[in-house]
Amino acid sequence: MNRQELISQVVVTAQQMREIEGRIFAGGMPVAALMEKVAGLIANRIQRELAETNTYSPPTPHLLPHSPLTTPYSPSPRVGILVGPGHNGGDALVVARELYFRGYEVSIYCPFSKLKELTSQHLQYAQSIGIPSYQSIEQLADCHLYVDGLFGFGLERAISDPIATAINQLNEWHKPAISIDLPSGLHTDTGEVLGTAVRATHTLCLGLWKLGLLQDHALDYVGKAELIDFDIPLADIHAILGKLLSIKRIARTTALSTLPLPRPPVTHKYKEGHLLLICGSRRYSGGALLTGLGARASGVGMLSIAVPESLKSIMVAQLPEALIIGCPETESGALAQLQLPENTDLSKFNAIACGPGLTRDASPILQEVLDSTVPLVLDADGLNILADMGTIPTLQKRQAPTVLTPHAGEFKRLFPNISDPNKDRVKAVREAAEQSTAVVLLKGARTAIATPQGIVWLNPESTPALARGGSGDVLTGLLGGLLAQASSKNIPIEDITATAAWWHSQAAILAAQERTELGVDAHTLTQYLLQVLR
Ligand SMILES: NC(=O)C1=CN([C@@H]2O[C@H](COP(=O)(O)OP(=O)(O)OC[C@H]3O[C@@H](n4cnc5c(N)ncnc54)[C@H](OP(=O)(O)O)[C@@H]3O)[C@@H](O)[C@H]2O)[C@@H](O)CC1
Ligand SMILES: Nc1ncnc2c1ncn2[C@@H]1O[C@H](COP(=O)(O)OP(=O)(O)O)[C@@H](O)[C@H]1O
Ligand SMILES: [K+]
Repeated sequence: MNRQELISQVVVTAQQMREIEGRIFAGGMPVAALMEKVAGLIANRIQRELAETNTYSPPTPHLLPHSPLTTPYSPSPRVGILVGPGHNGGDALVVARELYFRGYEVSIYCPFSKLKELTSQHLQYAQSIGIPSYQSIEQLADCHLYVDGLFGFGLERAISDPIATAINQLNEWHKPAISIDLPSGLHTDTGEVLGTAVRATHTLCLGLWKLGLLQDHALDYVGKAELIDFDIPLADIHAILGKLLSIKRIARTTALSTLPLPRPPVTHKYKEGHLLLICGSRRYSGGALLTGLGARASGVGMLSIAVPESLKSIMVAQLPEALIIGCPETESGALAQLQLPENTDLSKFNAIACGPGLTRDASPILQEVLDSTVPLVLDADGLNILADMGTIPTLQKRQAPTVLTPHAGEFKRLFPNISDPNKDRVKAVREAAEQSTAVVLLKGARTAIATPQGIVWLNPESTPALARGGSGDVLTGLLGGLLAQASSKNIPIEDITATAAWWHSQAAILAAQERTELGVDAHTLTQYLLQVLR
């Protein structure tokens, strides 16, 4: 793996970043020199953004504040720099100085009387060259763009007044704001808002991705996130994080390398995986169909789908290549029992995915699939039935790998005694995987996947276009299909799960680009999956 690939995967906590920084300084890098280097890169990035912006057309008000920097400036953009007491503020002051020397009109807001020494020196110099600095944010009201250097990874307690009021005022202006390292006010690890936080349009994360930026509740504040790589030596990263990263962003290259491509020229359908889907009920036939279409897009060699008998004809019509197994159904139209073709038992399959549209009436089926020794994906009602059975003791008895794919509501039902997934999703999903011995994929804006050994994958890009009924069913089919194809290969199950999550959201991103965020119904989503790979 080259440096860029590694850096794109690394995720750090505040403590880990502090330790990595400590090693760089202990190695002899002067603190001031590093700040100069980092802030120089930030200044260049901001200048590029400002230059590009000048050629843009006027803003469309309803797109603010998450549009790019769309305000045209004349004659020169005015930049407001918010300066905090630590080195985040120091970075911001170097940026202020550089932009000032490059001809921009710059003003500083710094209401602190006690600054770290280096930050204090930079403030003194900025003032001495004539950059105005103010203690009131109102003085920066006419700026076109703000640079937020109030707090970085050193923020540990809630922001109080007067800073809190200033941040709220800044947010009310709804103007472009670029946060240095992370939006001031966010907890570096959990992404929680500590009091209040800057709603940035851009976040320039320094050196390595901070964990908090990948937590769902941070996303309203982060805007477009970008990494500023300042050449942290790999040895320092490995010394603190170890050779095997325990929290990783899913990167395109690793996701693609996990796919069953290229196919060997000499193969046959059973060698390319046989997936059994168990899904649907008279009430929820669409879920079965979408799961089947997701599985189809995975390229799986052989697809069998067990559904209640009354769904068989619609399934055959939509998925003619699949073997549709019509099974006896309950009075309510749920699967009553699995009736596999003669000479077939569950061990014949390379993977099973079970749950979408089942209803809780199908509970006897679940025990049967749990007893099998085949890798199993459980979703939707499969999870609800599992929760009723008692998640942790039930899964601990299982012989083969299990992947659970809950959203936060299902997660709470499955793991009522585990910490709240809405607070710290990474902590919650890790605990769930450790206790249940399953791979757990916690759905959300930034889907998180954890293994029983404590490895976490985070999906760094997605789109709210997916917040729509049926999107999860597509993922279940896709994941099942990939697992079935990987069964003879030595790829960790969590890597395949991460690839499925990545592929699913990349398809949604592509579909949303072409059709807007309103145009990505689950059926359409299945048609974009293969375009991601072209
Ligand atoms: N790592 C690297 O390699 C590099 C790091 N760099 C930069 O350094 C940044 C980290 O700098 P940092 O450690 O000085 O912390 P930072 O976030 O500026 O703020 C901490 C200050 O705020 C204060 N404070 C805290 N909470 C508060 C509150 N609620 N209300 C009020 N005050 C509060 C706290 O003071 P305290 O009162 O706790 O003594 C402390 O003084 C990092 O994000 C990046 O931008 C780059 O320059 C170079 C490469
Ligand atoms: N705001 C969002 N941003 C990105 N992805 C989202 C968002 N909301 C939901 N998703 C994704 O959409 C899918 C929804 O799945 P799920 O809740 O199971 O829906 P359903 O059961 O209707 O199929 C998940 O993959 C989830 O990660
Ligand atoms: K900041």
